[in-house]
Amino acid sequence: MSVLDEIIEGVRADLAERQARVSLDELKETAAKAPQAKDGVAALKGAGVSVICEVKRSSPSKGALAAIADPAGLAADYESGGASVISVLTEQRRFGGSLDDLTAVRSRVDIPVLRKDFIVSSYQLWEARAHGADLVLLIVAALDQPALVSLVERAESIGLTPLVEAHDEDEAARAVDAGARIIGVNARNLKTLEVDRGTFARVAPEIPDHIVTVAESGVRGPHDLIAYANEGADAVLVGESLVTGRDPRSAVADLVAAGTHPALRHGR
Ligand SMILES: O=P(O)(O)OC[C@@H](O)[C@@H](O)c1c[nH]c2ccccc12
Repeated sequence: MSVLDEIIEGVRADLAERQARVSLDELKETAAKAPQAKDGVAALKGAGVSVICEVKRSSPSKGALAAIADPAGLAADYESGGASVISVLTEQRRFGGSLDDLTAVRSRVDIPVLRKDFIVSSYQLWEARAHGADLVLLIVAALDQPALVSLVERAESIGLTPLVEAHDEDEAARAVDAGARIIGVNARNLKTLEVDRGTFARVAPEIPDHIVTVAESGVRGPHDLIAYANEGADAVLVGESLVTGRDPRSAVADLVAAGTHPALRHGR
C-alpha cells in the first residue's frame, strides 16, 4: 500500500467517526450561518507571485516540524507578512492538524483560507464551509475521475474554490477536464514522498493560461519562488521552510518582495 493509500485509510476512519457524531443536516445549518466564502481565484491573481502560507505541524516525510501552539497567531504573522491565502492542514494522524485549527485561523485573518486535507466525500466539503474555509484541496491521485468531477462541482456549488492538485501531466489533464480554475502542481510525489523541483516545469505546459497555477512544496526561500515564477507559476504554496524558520512574518515578506520584483517575469 502506498503512503497516500495509508493516509486515506486513516482519513476515512476519522471521517466515519465525525459523520456518526455530526449529521450532514447539522453541518449544512452551520455552513449556512458561516460568513460568505471569499474569492480564492481573485486572491491569487493579484500583482506578482502570490504566496500561500501553510500551518503545518508535521509531515509523513519529516515527522514533527513545529509544535505551533497558536495556529491563529502564526496565520496572523503570515497575513502581516503579505500572504495571499492561508493553508491549514486539517489531517490529524500524519500532519497533526484539526478542524479546530481551521476555525481558529478563520477567526483571526481576513484573507481566504484553504482547508488542506485528503477529501474523498462531499461531507468534508460541508465541514470545510462550516468551519469557514474559502478554498479546498482536491488531490487528483486520491480520486477517480467521476469522483473528482463531482467534488469540483459540489465545492463550487457551495461557494468553495477547489485547488486541484496534480503530480504529473496526466493528472494535470484530468484536473483541467474536471473544470479546475486553480491547479496546484505538487513537487512532492505522494507515493514516494520525494521532492522533485523539476515537476512544475514538466507539468505546467499541460495547463491552459487562464487557469491559475500554484507550485507546491520544496520552496526554501526567494530563489525557489523566482525559479517557479520564471517557469510560469502564478503562486507558490510554502509550509516547512516557514514553520521551521525563526521569523515567519519576515520570511513571508521576503518571498512576497521577490514575487513582486519588477524584473521578475511570471505568468504564462
Ligand atoms: O512543506 P512544503 O515542502 O513547503 O510543502 C507545502 C505543501 O505543498 C505540502 O504540505 C502539500 C502539498 N500537497 C499536499 C497534500 C497533502 C498534504 C500536504 C501537502
